[in-house]
Amino acid sequence: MAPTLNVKQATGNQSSWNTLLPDFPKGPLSKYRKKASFNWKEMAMFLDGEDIIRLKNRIFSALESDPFFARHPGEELSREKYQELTFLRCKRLFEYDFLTQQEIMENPLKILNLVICIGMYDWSPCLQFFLHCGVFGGTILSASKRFANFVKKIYNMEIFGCFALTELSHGTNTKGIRTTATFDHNTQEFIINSPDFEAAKFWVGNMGKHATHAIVYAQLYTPDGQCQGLHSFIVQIRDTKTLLPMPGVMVGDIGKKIGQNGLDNGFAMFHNVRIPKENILNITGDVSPEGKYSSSFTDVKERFSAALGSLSTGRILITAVSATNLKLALSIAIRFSATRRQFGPTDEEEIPVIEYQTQQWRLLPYLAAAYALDYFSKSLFENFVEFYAGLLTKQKSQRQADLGREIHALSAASKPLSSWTAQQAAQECREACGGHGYLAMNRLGEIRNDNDPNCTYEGDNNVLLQQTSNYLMSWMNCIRNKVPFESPLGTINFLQDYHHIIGWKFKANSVDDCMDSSAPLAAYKWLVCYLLRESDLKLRKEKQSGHSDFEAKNNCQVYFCRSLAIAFVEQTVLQRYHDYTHDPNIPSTLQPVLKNLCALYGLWSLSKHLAVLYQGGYVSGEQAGRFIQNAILELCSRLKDDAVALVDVFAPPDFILNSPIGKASGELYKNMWAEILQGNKALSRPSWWAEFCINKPVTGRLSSRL
Ligand SMILES: CCCCCCCCCCCCCCCC(=O)SCCNC(=O)CCNC(=O)[C@H](O)C(C)(C)COP(=O)(O)OP(=O)(O)OC[C@H]1O[C@@H](n2cnc3c(N)ncnc32)[C@H](O)[C@@H]1OP(=O)(O)O
Ligand SMILES: Cc1cc2nc3c(=O)[nH]c(=O)nc-3n(C[C@H](O)[C@H](O)[C@H](O)COP(=O)(O)OP(=O)(O)OC[C@H]3O[C@@H](n4cnc5c(N)ncnc54)[C@H](O)[C@@H]3O)c2cc1C
Repeated sequence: MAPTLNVKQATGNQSSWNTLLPDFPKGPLSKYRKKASFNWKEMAMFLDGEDIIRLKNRIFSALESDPFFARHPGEELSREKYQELTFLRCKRLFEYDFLTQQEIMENPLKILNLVICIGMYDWSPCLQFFLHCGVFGGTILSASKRFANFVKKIYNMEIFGCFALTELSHGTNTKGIRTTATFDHNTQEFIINSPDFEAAKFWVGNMGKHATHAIVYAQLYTPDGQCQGLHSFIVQIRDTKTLLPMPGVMVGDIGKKIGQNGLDNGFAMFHNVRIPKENILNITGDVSPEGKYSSSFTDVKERFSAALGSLSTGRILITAVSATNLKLALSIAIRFSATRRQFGPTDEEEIPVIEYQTQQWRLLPYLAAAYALDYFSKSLFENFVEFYAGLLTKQKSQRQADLGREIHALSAASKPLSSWTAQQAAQECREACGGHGYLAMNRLGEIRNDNDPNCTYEGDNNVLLQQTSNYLMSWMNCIRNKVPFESPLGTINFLQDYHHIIGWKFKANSVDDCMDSSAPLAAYKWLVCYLLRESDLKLRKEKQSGHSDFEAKNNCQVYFCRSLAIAFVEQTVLQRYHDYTHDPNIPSTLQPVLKNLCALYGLWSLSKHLAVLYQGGYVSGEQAGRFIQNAILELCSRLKDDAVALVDVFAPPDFILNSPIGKASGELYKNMWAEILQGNKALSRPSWWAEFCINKPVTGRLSSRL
């Protein structure tokens, strides 16, 4: 499948690059910048294009000159203050209104870049804003024209929204949601109820303190007592003038989290809350004034899929959000590693820690992953735009349905891949910066903790992977019976060659043979076919041995279906990035480094599956594994001198990155020292000084006298 993002030519010339992308200050990083094999400005212009760079500059400079977004080094905000500040910042985002509808229509990638830019500053205001405009607003927008009035109120902040699916006792298992919406045809209203506190809506972003309206998922009951399944409803939870709860609603904040504490996550219980009939989001079904249920989906399963369709948007966005965290963490760790010196070949000369093979091997594969996942998330977003356009125009074609299934399968695995990669990278980057990585001011802890829920929300990673493996396994009948098949995005088309691919063997005879991404790509195609075969065999065996479908599926996850979903998505990411980096239109000045990144990403990801590659007989002998390992090390060493320039391409301005050890000047110690001394209490005597100086303990006073 050809990449969906077109290879763009770098626009403008050296002087326009300089206007849009000013030089970095001279300093300790200059040495590595000079060593780079390519011009970082050309790369940035090539990857993003002039229009997106202008947008990024506009957003970054607006935030930097706005007092509401000022950084206050050394200041420790209480959670309440942080929530207040987050809300004030969110309001400013309304005032900036960075993108017009027209701009978004012309280039939908701009909305993704807006999310990324604001998130790079701080995820709390970013998520608050987009949960309201994107998740709440987007779901309502795609439901039906009858919500036009609501939509207006959303975008001028007359109301503030949240998305309430999860309950205290059910999250991933959406079929287990227990909130009810019972239609009362006498009053033409739905009555919303939480059967008990375990069915309270829980974890809902924006609900804790300020949301006035919620999209509430509930089991719909018609007057005949029939449960029609999961549907969503707009429910007012607070008064828009007082922010006090509406009658029958108990709403509150769930408390401090591990990260994202500017965001108020909340709970809500409903006691006979009446909402107008029109407030059902009639995406999958509706109720007539007499209380008769109707749906354009005759199949209950299809109706359920459609009811949860909007979750794919979040999963795609989270793929990009996580790739952004990867970039932030790497910008800090690589700049640090190029300036931090420890040990050296002689006592006189200490070398930057990036010169160590271990440091390169720990960081550079993540750098390659950042480039590959960034590309993938944007291309998947573009696929989604096509799907969303179909949704808005109420397309009912087979292609639209197939596209929805494929995007669901891809996003259900790309979210896990990207969020886990970022999570592991954030920790590795933290350790790669030694003790300084642990200092909160350097931001790696915040990045790690704010990234963490990406592994859980919008569906737990491990459970979501099952959706992808289910999708892949669903093609097994066609494969067995050699019936031709294809998908709208073509991501499973290679499986038509399954019977041929399953016989492939690793062909490399030297390290050189592994240096292009085509080598890991071929291995991945075999791996997916092999894991598909093994998972299918295992499932059939489990069923033959008398296990129920539920048990059989459950017993096939570890080493089988779970690995299959991961291998498939890694293969897909690699395939797209391979096609992109090998496009003949890539400028010759940039292609070598991009190809190295692609090969490194492919080999490094593949190396985690080496045991299975041996187990299944794709590779054999000691040499094959060594070739792969040596190729990884060779690529790390080739990329080492490009690493600083590669993070310069995506690192946001210092103000946004907000990490003294990650600043573009590379003046590691000066920057840290300055910030430490700005801490408002760094040099002051503690308020409790007398506890030491005056109130001395009487040693042994509390020891047992028995
Ligand atoms: C533009 C600006 C935007 C702004 C963007 C903001 C920024 C981005 C940051 C976000 C910030 C997040 C803030 C947290 C917001 C929450 O966290 S909201 C709560 C999210 N909750 C979840 O995601 C719940 C996770 N669980 C589920 O989605 C589903 O129940 C499961 C696990 C996928 C399926 O469970 P199940 O009961 O086993 O159902 P299952 O039999 O597998 O499914 C039935 C059928 O439906 C299909 N299906 C299920 N889901 C789907 C779907 N989504 N699509 C299509 N088909 C589906 C299945 O594939 C299956 O089809 P077949 O295989 O039978 O053909
Ligand atoms: C910061 C944050 C913000 C959130 N915001 C929102 C929001 O705005 N709106 C909203 O509705 N929700 C929100 N959520 C809730 C979120 O969507 C859920 O937490 C998520 O879907 C996971 O569900 P759960 O917590 O019930 O986990 P559980 O399903 O209870 O999972 C617990 C463990 O069991 C495992 N497990 C569960 N089922 C299976 C299975 N079938 N096979 C194997 N293992 C299984 C999981 O892998 C996991 O490790 C938020 C959560 C967080 C952390």
